[in-house]
Amino acid sequence: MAISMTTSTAIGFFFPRTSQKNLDYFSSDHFFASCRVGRRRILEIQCSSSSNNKPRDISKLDEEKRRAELASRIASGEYTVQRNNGLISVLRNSLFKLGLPGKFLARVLSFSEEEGFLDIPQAKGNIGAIGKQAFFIPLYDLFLVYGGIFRLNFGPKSFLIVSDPGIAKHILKGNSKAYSKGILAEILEFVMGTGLIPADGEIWRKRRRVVVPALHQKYVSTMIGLFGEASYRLCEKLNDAALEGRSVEMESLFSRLTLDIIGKALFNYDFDSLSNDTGIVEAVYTVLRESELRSTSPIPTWEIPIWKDISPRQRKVNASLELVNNTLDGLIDMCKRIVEEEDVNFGEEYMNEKDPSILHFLLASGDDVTSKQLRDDLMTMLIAGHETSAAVLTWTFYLLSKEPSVVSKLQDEVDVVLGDRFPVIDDMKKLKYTTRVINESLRLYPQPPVLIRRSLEDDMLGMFPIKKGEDIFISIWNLHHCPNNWVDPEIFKPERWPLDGPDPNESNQDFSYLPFGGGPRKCLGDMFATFETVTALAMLVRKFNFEMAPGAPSVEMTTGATIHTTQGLNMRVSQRKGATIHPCKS
Ligand code: HEM
Repeated sequence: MAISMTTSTAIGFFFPRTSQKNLDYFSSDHFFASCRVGRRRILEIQCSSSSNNKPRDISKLDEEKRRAELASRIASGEYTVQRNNGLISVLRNSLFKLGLPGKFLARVLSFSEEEGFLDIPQAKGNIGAIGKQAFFIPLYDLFLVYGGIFRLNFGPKSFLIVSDPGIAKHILKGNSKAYSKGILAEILEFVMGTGLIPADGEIWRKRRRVVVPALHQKYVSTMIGLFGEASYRLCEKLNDAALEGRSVEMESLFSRLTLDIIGKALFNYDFDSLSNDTGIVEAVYTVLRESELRSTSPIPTWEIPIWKDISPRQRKVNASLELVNNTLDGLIDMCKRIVEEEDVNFGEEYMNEKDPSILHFLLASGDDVTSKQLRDDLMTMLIAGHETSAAVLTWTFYLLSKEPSVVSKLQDEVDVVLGDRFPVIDDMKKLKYTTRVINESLRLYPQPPVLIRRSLEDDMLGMFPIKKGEDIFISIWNLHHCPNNWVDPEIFKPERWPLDGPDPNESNQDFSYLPFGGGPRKCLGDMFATFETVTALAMLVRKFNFEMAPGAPSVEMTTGATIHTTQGLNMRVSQRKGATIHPCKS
């Protein structure tokens, strides 16, 4: 499923409801020396809106040119104003080095704000005007100029953009209690309620404690069988296309593959979306698209009293949400009845062989929770664990289409480790190169590209005091593409991660690499998702060769919650000679 939207709408949603503050610029040690535009300045970018009138499919060359022009105009100081704040900077830096707590420092130093001395670099303007591209791309250009933390103002709205590993670590881990999900929780409330992603405070703490044990080792091992079966069904579909010489749109197939997997894994429900398009499957996609649309829409039309009841789109959304909710309620009730009749002997790695789902685990554990909260958690995981994995597979296959040498190495490994059988848990340790391909794909295309937070109290971010109520974007995209953090950051090079080294994660990469977030709110499906994508990748490249379909539109990015393609990933598939996979052979 490709969800297409313009950058200006994408930006629009991400920047609602905050007050504007004008702050001074102070160049930080985290910034690139080569990109510095100077100390003690107020920066204002006034991006021309004329590019809004350009046609949507501007050539890549034009895009590059415009970005380069903008960067050099900013760097030349065209939009900057000199300002002196030397003494305050020296004072702040000295206090910071003494290791005083962030909240205290923020209070002590906040007096400078009234005098205009607070000096987070400031970018001002409509980044949508920079080009018709996914919103996180212009944020990268601005990062190269303004550094690891800067403020972006949109009229009355203001956001802090964080691309510095140390600051990201502070927000996500060191002082995570001082940050909430902010606007994300407000927007996702209609579909996720108080599920794990939007929830904060005590509700989140309680639910996280209950849900995490459900994804224990034995459960994830069992899931590998499920990943294999679903991937095999996709292979059968691709077989037909290969025989008929038809090209296939892989993004939508990956979306269906991961929907089928997550439905079974969460509540033992077979969406069968690889062969079925209507009813509940259509309802799930309507709800998913709506949550992405709300995440990127400038005007919350869904909140307008009469409109929300008469608009055909909203009526469809409401009906779909009702169908999905009723289906989940039905599954919860049914599972409750089964568990009541079961002779449950609940232990740490409890699993019902017939129904190893997370729902069954939670009910058998005696999880004392309302059906509504359980539904919110399941819905959250349905969304969190579906489009993310699908997007990882989509961009992995896109990257592979440009690197035949990586594909050869991948196929060599899969032929040796798996041959013609399905993967099992022990293979996950052996499929090292396959795992590195996924690690590297997640570096180049992080899903989601940006994490959202709001400060719940005054704090210090690096050298800068911030106030309670700041909306913050941690740009994983910037962290993963930053030339300070990576050699040849734009090159797809699975070899950058040694095969005999540990799997890369936020801890061993010191928050320069955040594919699953970090700190207490780190993704709880990281192992599940890694094994899922490794299994699918291994089985697909074992059986087929993939190439871009002749005449396929060029693959461009657009963004919802994850990075989508603008026009799908159209590929031609051919069977590898002699490379079979036998069903049920593991
Ligand atoms: C490759 C696939 C996946 C990626 C890239 C991914 C990425 C992430 C990231 C970056 C976060 C942190 C969000 C934040 O800090 O704001 C997160 C949170 C979360 N993910 Fe995943 N995820 C994936 C798959 C899954 C799966 C399969 C599940 C469920 C089985 C899942 C469930 C969750 C949940 C419940 C949270 C919220 C955790 C909390 O706030 O306590 N994810 N994910």
